[in-house]
Amino acid sequence: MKVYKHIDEFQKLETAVVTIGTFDGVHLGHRKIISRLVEEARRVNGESVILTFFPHPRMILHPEDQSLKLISTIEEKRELIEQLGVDHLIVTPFTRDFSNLSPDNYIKQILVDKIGTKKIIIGYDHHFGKDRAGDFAKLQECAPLFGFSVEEITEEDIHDVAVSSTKVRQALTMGDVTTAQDFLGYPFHLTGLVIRGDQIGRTIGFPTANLFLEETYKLIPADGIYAVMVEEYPVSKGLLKGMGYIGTRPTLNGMSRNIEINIFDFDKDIYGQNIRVHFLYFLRGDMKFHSLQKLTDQISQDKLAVMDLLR
Ligand SMILES: Cc1cc2nc3c(=O)[nH]c(=O)nc-3n(C[C@H](O)[C@H](O)[C@H](O)COP(=O)(O)O)c2cc1C
Ligand SMILES: Nc1ncnc2c1ncn2[C@@H]1O[C@H](COP(=O)(O)OP(=O)(O)O)[C@@H](O)[C@H]1O
Repeated sequence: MKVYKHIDEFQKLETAVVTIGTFDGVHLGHRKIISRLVEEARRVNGESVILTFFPHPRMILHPEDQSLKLISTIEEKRELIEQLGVDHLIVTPFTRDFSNLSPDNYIKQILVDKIGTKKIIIGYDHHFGKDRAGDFAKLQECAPLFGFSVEEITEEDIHDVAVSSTKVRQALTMGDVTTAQDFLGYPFHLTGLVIRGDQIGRTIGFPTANLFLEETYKLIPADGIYAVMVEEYPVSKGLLKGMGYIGTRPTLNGMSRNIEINIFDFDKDIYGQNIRVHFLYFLRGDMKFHSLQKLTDQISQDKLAVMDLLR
């Protein structure tokens, strides 16, 4: 898959089959649209193109506002889309200029002149152009003039899947990673760098790799203990079982929110390595214990429960 960091880098295609959207999480609903895109591109001997936007306008206009959280980082989205067999991914910043294009100019300048769109596949409720004034009807109206066709993903199609990025975010915020997986079609994951913590883990028999996430906009599931699978990233040497902890370590009067992973049957130093953690089950919430011993006893119990879940 070819990736473009700006629409201006794109070389116009002969036969582009295009869809547009944010596709946060690349969930089952998105997958349905993307499979349709890839299938249609094959059928007409063309190339599939996804146009998406990053950074999100809110990130550009209000960098101090950290409330916008996304299911996938831009890199994770790229990987997920690539796995679906898409030919071209355009990730263009949603600048003021871009948002000020009228629907007509958007169609002519972006879809037709820049991309070479011959077919556009779009959700029934998709809006584009200044003030979100462009819609499916507008595309249909312009189609004969510019020689492209439009395919609508209907409301029924979308309701059939009954998935939305909002529902996935809500599930993750409650720690319900199983529901998130049902909607996504794959387990939710975090990708980051293993950094040093307080080195207390090893003293209680449960060393934990502390995960640092570069992207502050990535959604982190609710505090608690999870059954996880871990792999090295970007080159995996296979999945290892483990348990994940997200929380502020109230037992140690911790302040920062930590993401820590104890990997089973493993004793390597992995500081400075990137890992990916897949969240499979939620076990319990974060708790304050009255002693380190009580916490250690509970973690031993957690391990038994996680081993049972991941059997
Ligand atoms: C499975 C698991 C469950 C945990 N549960 C709690 C908890 O309920 N309360 C808490 O304060 N810390 C909990 N922790 C975090 C430990 O306090 C932490 O891993 C330990 O202090 C080591 O920290 P370090 O990596 O900075 O050395 C848990 C850790 C793991 C791996
Ligand atoms: N089974 C394991 N699970 C997680 N990390 C392990 C394991 N065995 C060894 N390690 C290493 O030990 C580190 C965690 O030890 P710990 O005492 O918790 O220190 P820190 O507080 O710096 O995370 C990890 O970052 C990793 O390099």
